[in-house]
Amino acid sequence: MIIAIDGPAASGKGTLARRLAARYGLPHLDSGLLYRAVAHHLAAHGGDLADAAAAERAARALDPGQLGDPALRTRGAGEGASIVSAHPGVRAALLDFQRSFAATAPGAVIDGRDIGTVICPDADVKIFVTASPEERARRRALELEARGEPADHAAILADVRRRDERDMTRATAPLKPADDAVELDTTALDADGAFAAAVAIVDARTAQRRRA
Ligand SMILES: Nc1ncnc2c1ncn2[C@@H]1O[C@H](COP(=O)(O)OP(=O)(O)O)[C@@H](O)[C@H]1O
Ligand SMILES: Nc1ccn([C@@H]2O[C@H](COP(=O)(O)OP(=O)(O)O)[C@@H](O)[C@H]2O)c(=O)n1
Repeated sequence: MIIAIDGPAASGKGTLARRLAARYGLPHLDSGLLYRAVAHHLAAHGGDLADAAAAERAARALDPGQLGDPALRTRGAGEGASIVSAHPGVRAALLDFQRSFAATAPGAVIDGRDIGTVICPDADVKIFVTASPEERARRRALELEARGEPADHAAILADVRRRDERDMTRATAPLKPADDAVELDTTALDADGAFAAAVAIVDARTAQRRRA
């Protein structure tokens, strides 16, 4: 089974994807880490995030073994990721890795921006997770504070809005729900409530497929 979870920054995609993966016994891929790793590599080597050719080279040389680096979770890496992810060459370079991950038995849960639209258009279940920008900024600020990173709420809200705008308006693989995605607004749900709603969506789709 392939479950695609897409949505804007700090909507809770990763948390949901991790919990769904555990529930259904599937491996999980946080695709945002791939773009964060490209941005981090470029920045660490004095590269320019706007340089499409350099970003594509970094994407082609990416070592998936390094996705656990905590430096990839910072605010700066997220901002950098949203810049390099707009380069079509970077997206093309990361496509095969994501598709192979999904194609390996027994399937996968992958979260990102274009999983249901581009990476796995035939996913068994597609969930588009949203929450208001204010709630997402509140969640991200708490997360950064818990890791000891300074968290100015107004600056984080501005980040979230800027990233949404960039991700939704880029020409290649923009952030948008797939036609057959179920939208899940988690503004008023805590993590347990969001998980319960997501499990209900997966189970309903699975039952529907069994009947078909
Ligand atoms: N429904 C929720 N309610 C409150 N906080 C949540 C919820 N879902 C996730 N979080 C918290 O919000 C932060 C961002 O969640 P995360 O899953 O990393 O989002 P994303 O992958 O969309 O960026 C994390 O600290 C997470 O624990
Ligand atoms: N499938 C994906 C995943 C992330 N991204 C880009 O990578 C950035 C960081 O993604 P992320 O999922 O790690 O970010 P958060 O939602 O966790 O803040 C996003 O703002 C997107 O620009 C993408 O373009 N496509």
